[in-house]
Amino acid sequence: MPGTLASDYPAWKKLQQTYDEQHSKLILKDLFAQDPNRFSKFSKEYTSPDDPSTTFLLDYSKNLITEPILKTLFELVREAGVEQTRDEMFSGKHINTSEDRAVLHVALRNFSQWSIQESGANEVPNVLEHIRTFTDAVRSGAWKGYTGKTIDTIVNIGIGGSDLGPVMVTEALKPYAKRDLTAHFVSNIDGTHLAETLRLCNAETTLFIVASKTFTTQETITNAESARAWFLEHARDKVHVAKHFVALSTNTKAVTAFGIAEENMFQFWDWVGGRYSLWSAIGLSIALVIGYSNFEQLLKGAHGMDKHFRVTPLENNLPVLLAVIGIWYNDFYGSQTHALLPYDQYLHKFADYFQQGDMESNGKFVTKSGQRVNYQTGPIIWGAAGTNGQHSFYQLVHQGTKLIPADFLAPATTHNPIANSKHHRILLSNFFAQPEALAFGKTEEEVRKEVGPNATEALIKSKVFEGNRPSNSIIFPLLTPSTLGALIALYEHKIFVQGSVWGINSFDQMGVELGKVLAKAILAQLDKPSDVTGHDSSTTGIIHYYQKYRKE
Ligand SMILES: O=P(O)(O)OC[C@H]1O[C@](O)(CO)[C@@H](O)[C@@H]1O
Repeated sequence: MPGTLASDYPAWKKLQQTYDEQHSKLILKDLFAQDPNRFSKFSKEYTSPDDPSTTFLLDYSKNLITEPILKTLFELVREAGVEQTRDEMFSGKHINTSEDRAVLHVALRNFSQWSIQESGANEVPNVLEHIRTFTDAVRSGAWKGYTGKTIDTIVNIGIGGSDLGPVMVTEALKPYAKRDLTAHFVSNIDGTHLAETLRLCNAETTLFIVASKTFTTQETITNAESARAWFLEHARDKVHVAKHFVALSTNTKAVTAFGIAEENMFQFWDWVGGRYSLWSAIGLSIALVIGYSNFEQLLKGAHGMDKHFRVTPLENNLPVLLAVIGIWYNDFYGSQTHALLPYDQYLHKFADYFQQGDMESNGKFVTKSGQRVNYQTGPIIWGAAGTNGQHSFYQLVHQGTKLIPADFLAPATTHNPIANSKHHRILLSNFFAQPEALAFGKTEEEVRKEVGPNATEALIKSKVFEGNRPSNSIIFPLLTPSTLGALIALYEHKIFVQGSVWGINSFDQMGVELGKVLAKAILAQLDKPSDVTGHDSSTTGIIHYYQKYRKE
């Protein structure tokens, strides 16, 4: 309940006691041996209520949980009033209290016409229609550049949520892409990012998409201004900007001041959080790359998960399951991180995307009512596509001193069945093997048998895998737009449930402000050493070093 620390809930105390008494006895090998039905008890198949082909299996049996532990975790969710907060989110209540905003990414994919009382929520279909007509015009070649040529390159200029979602999804859905339309994404203020991208562009056939909710973000506006200057070096006349620059924003005034015509602005609303915005106008680059109907499928897949999340009892509710299992490790086992490990090259940006999605949402130490928490909140999210990770950081995951819960994700079928799907079978054999190895390890006895009588004790010890390292496995038939939509929404709602239990506001991002303010002050001091005032000796020292060596 608002105003309560999660650690005050009776279920939290019960979980702490359970952990203290039982954790040394929670051994996956034993749990599986004791219960032949463990897999069927602790796995669930999701099928979209709208589309039977959007389906996946979540196997959570390789977790350090029992039925009573799960029951207590669900009690915690109930005591925290998560179902009520969820309903408030869907109804448009201003649950982002610090900014007094609704949280309505679900309204961007509301194909059920749920009634949502918030200004702008009924304008979503108009913006989708705008996206559809524009993407059709560009993709068909009807939209022409300033010399009458069709557009063959798009450059999305945005950062954070105005970049990561479009990047992740366009990578993930490459099999659906229009291959003769190249998409680039420029985010970093480092001029190298823009300069290297512009080297690949022809001004006559490039469309710049300036994606910024606020249209005040320093990186995006600076990159957009430099892109416009580059474009004008070629096009010469400002009138041509209209054919080559569009904006995705909530800030009409700033967009028109930049020189982008209002009809080339794709609107969204303050109730769309940056890290939840790929479903909005921010998804324009996605729609351009994969086509509007595939973009709509992505939204529909997410809406199916919204329906599931909204009505399914906690015990069968997949985002809730992922959330409570995460809380068990984060708050009772003391795990600091959570790994996302997709065995699908197309999902190679999935962990990067949810790094912002999760860490900007739940990286907070103060509750909504202003109390300092006395427990851990959001985990550090990280990961890489399999099998690359296996040859880099999995050593630590298997034999390091830290407990690293992980989600493994994979498609049963590949879009690229080269060599008669030999690659995919090898990939999937790794996807199946890694969670097994993590869970069950290899005993000293097994190692001894393997290495023979002459092996040293040190060698034997180094080959032991303790096991008992938990993971979830998610497997789906094929990575389609709709399945991807469902998976993204699954994690969005997981983040929501965890934030609600911890009592924090998952929808503001005050933590990114201080650095921005300091950088602005420092920018004004960079010219002369005598201007560098008001800092500690370390900051002053490194700025002085820069001033000694800079060439420009
Ligand atoms: O879309 P904008 O307003 O440029 O903001 C970009 C990003 O900056 C942040 O506000 C802070 O990093 C993110 O939440 C957001 O996704």
